[in-house]
Amino acid sequence: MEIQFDNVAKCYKGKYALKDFSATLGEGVFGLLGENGAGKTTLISILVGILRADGGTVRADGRDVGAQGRAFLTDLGYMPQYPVFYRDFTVGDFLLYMGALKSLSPALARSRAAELLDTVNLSDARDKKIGALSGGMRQRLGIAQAMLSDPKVLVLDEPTAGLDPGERIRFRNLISRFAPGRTILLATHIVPDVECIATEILLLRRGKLLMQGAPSALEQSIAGKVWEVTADLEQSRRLAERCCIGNMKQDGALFSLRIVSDECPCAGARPARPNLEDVFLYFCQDGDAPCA
Ligand SMILES: Nc1ncnc2c1ncn2[C@@H]1O[C@H](COP(=O)(O)OP(=O)(O)OP(=O)(O)O)[C@@H](O)[C@H]1O
Repeated sequence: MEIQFDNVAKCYKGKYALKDFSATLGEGVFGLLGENGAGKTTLISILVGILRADGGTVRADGRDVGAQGRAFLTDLGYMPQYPVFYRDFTVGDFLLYMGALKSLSPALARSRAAELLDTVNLSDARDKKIGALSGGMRQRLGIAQAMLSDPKVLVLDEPTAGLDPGERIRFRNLISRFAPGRTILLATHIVPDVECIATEILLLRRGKLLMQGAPSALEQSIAGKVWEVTADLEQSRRLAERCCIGNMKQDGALFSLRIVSDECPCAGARPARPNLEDVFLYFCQDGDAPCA
């Protein structure tokens, strides 16, 4: 399915949360990156029909998603940033309930629920009440309910927040396996979670789309602007005052610094290969201010 946003805008109290947002998402995994308040949840809420845009259109395979109504929602799986659950439901009953809301037959809902609980590593918790789950377990249940109807379009808002490293890896593998033939939009602040699985990244800043492209293309766009420096404490402090520091690691009396800068930051700085976190820092820092 092809999702097409054309000049989508949303205002809150006269201030744009989203402005002239245009992008096309085909099949694949699309990582939506942006700092806090960039407009990610606003964009997602418009796509899934929770919010009405103040301008522009959102189309799925050429047809307005609002006008399609139920036909589009049937193809959609969605996990909100802060999922709210009925605490007294058991995990298994909750998925059957969601299956009924999505018009799955009871038999299909049961088999999909069992399969997905296994996939998200929650089979042992099937009879537990949701109120007794940990935050990470609830997050995984949110992912499972979004995938229940085998949707063609899967929209996940901060799906890996609260997951431990093992579960995050499991999640990435799950998304990669699920992706063929589907459109997956995944909003996150956790850059490594999309870096290795995203077909394309959409970089959003202050409600505007700054860039869209393959992770490697975005990284290439800042080639020559990432540096590694080994410095003592005093020099590190001086660099941190005037440069954007991506990472600082102490090694005995010295520090290894990763710096994102148009110019060579100091004598002895070594060029480094950019990664997506560098791209985020380069484009999402304020003006010339250091982002350390
Ligand atoms: N209901 C609302 N009323 C007023 N302003 C709002 C409302 N919802 C969002 N905003 C504002 O719109 C902008 C975009 O918010 P949004 O939640 O879409 O950002 P986000 O990228 O999802 O942020 P985060 O990463 O922190 O979740 C922010 O400035 C936010 O304060």
